[in-house]
Amino acid sequence: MTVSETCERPEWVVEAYRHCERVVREEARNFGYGIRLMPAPKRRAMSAIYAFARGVDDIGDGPEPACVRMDLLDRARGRLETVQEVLWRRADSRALEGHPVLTALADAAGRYPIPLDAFAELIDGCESDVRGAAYETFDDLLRYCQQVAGTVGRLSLGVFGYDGRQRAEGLADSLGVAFQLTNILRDVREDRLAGRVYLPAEDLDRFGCTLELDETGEFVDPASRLHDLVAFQAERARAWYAEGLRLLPLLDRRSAACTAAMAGIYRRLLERIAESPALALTSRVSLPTWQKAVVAARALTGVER
Ligand SMILES: CC(C)=CCC/C(C)=C/CC/C(C)=C/COP(=O)(O)OP(=O)(O)O
Repeated sequence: MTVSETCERPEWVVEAYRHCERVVREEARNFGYGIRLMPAPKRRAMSAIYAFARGVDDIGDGPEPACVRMDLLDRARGRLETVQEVLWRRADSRALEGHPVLTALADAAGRYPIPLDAFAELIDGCESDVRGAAYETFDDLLRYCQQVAGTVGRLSLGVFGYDGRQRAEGLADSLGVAFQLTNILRDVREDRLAGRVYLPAEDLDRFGCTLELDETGEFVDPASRLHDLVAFQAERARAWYAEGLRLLPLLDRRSAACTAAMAGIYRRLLERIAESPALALTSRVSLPTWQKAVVAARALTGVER
């Protein structure tokens, strides 16, 4: 960070961004590779978005009883409203004191047109998780994916800047859906162990699967049916990547690099799952660090598209 950049912001704001960048370093094992490709001011803003979204997501997935998590999500909604009040100058910025993520988010939203309302949709999605929502159809699942990941795409777009507003928003939403579908396939077993099933009932029926677990935590469905189900969902996710990646030409070079790195890493994760469904159904598939670094380098040099 240059001296002039440091001087532009009060020390507590600089420290707040440092906190968010730490969250990205420690938690964003995939998306962090993309965020780090942004120029410093936009990287800080993306880190603030990530840190707030991470906090909301962690509440949704947390170990506390459902009523406690609902209460915490409600508080997150209240905090989001406080950020908006501060931005609209209806509340004093001291209301954000002691909350580095909110402080950074308010600063970022003062600099870039970040559609903060999208966070309220993300919170809605996490609330439906806590309520133990099940998805009957693929369209139902899509709505959830748009709530919890399409929103993050639209929030990121506020930092990126873009040509063609409506088209860009739709494409960012699609890319978010692609990521979430990948995430769901990667975490089928982990989610099931936590009592959550995201795959639509209509698809489970189509492949004759129940996702029931035996006493050792293994799926009781025949492996071949589960593998066909994974292959079917992977093919769907590919179509969402193809659609969402049409966003790249609407972005500047660094924002396109950031998006291409995120998509490159998550798309390779999807292909790993599709190649080895047995592995994905028994463990958490990930990419080696070196491969993620290669994808990020390719994205920065414009090779990854
Ligand atoms: C235009 C644009 C940039 C669109 C992308 C939007 C985006 C980054 C959506 C994130 C959705 C998602 C699968 C989050 C999981 O995060 P996680 O931190 O839990 O992921 P991990 O478990 O793989 O590390």
